[in-house]
Amino acid sequence: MTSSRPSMTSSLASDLYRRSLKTSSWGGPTWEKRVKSSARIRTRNGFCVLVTGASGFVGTHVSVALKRRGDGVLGLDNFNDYYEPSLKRARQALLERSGVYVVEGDINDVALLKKLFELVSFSHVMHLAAQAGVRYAMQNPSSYIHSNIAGFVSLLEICKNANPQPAIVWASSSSVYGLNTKVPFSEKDRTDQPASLYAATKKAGEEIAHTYNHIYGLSLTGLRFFTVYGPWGRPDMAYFFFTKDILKGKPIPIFEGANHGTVARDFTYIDDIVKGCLGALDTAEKSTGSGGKKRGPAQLRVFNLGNTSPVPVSDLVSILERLLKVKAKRMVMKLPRNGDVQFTHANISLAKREFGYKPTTDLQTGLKKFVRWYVSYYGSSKKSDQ
Ligand SMILES: NC(=O)c1ccc[n+]([C@@H]2O[C@H](COP(=O)([O-])OP(=O)(O)OC[C@H]3O[C@@H](n4cnc5c(N)ncnc54)[C@H](O)[C@@H]3O)[C@@H](O)[C@H]2O)c1
Ligand SMILES: O=C(O)[C@H]1O[C@H](OP(=O)(O)OP(=O)(O)OC[C@H]2O[C@@H](n3ccc(=O)[nH]c3=O)[C@H](O)[C@@H]2O)[C@H](O)[C@@H](O)[C@H]1O
Repeated sequence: MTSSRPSMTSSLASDLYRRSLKTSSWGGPTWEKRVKSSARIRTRNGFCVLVTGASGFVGTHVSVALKRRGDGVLGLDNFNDYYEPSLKRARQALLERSGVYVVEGDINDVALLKKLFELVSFSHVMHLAAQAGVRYAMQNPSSYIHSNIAGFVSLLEICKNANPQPAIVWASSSSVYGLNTKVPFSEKDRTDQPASLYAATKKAGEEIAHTYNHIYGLSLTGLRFFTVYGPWGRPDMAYFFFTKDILKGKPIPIFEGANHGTVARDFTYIDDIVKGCLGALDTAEKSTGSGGKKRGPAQLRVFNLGNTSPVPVSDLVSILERLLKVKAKRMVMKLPRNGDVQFTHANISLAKREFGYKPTTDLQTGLKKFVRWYVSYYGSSKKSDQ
């Protein structure tokens, strides 16, 4: 059915990884009925959205928000085990309860994508499926090429041939700013010095988006999310595994820059990101082509979605200590050359102007909500196995 999370680097390992990504069976009248009924539109805005990566962290929150306001929503996810699949299944159960059906399959499965577009006339695609994580790219580079480059192209090929073509909003990343030192990061700043293969694939995605917009008239909006956190989050991210390890009494590695320089992130709460995603969808213009032919110029946009308030990682740990009422065993170490950058800070004026994006949750408030969820999900003694 899905992928494994191989910690291997050889090309043989990459081949095995690719073969392990074969998806589960799909099709049949019951399956088709579920697809169509999940995609049914209940409001007059006419939105019918295919959400890729729907059982992921951001995908779950965005899908629920879209469904809640009455849009037709269909999810797609390959449920790979980059991190604990049981968490993805739990999110899927939450989605089911909200009326969102998640098709199990890979964005590289062209036959599946064709079938979905035959069954449903999508007005929009919210493309969130990707291999995330900056550091894991050193362990399994091919997974980034598979999902973030090949998978994106496979999806765009289907969208370009669709009639009508959907408008596409997709997740880029703050990591495209790479070694850029000019802060806050503005969309006009240089993005040609990626520090990780993950960042390079997201940057490649932005260039690929340009091509499909230019040749085929696809409407494309890239969103550069800045370190998103919150309930139902990703166990591979620092705030999540710090929580687990602090509770376990395990030491946590805290990176610092050269000469004790601060390492900081513009941590952004999930509800703010969801509002940004909906704002981008609501202001996305229609694609101008059909059946693979461009009929006029189409919209091409990119926006930062951050919090505009960077916090040092050591302060994040202090907040967690207070919320968990446990002292962390801090292991301060030099920032390794592992894909991490030292600092991120978003300039969000473009998103504010275009769709009124205005983050409202500070790190203390957001982490309180995360910790409450974490304890209710795992208990304060049973920890995730990531
Ligand atoms: N969370 C963040 O801090 C952050 C920051 C910047 C950008 N992003 C981007 O936002 C998007 C969502 O991130 P997230 O944090 O929810 O990550 P996530 O890993 O929780 O979600 C991604 C989902 O996509 C699925 N997926 C991966 N490859 C797939 C494929 N080939 N076919 C079908 N499904 C596939 C995974 O199973 C997963 O459920 C990603 O594109 C990520 O790169 C996230
Ligand atoms: O905005 C993005 O575009 C990216 O956001 C996220 O990456 P990052 O900002 O790197 O988040 P995360 O790994 O949680 O590390 C947070 C902080 O903890 C520090 N960190 C990390 C690990 C550790 O052991 N010690 C440590 O100090 C580390 O140095 C960093 O300062 C997404 O994972 C990624 O998919 C990508 O999309």
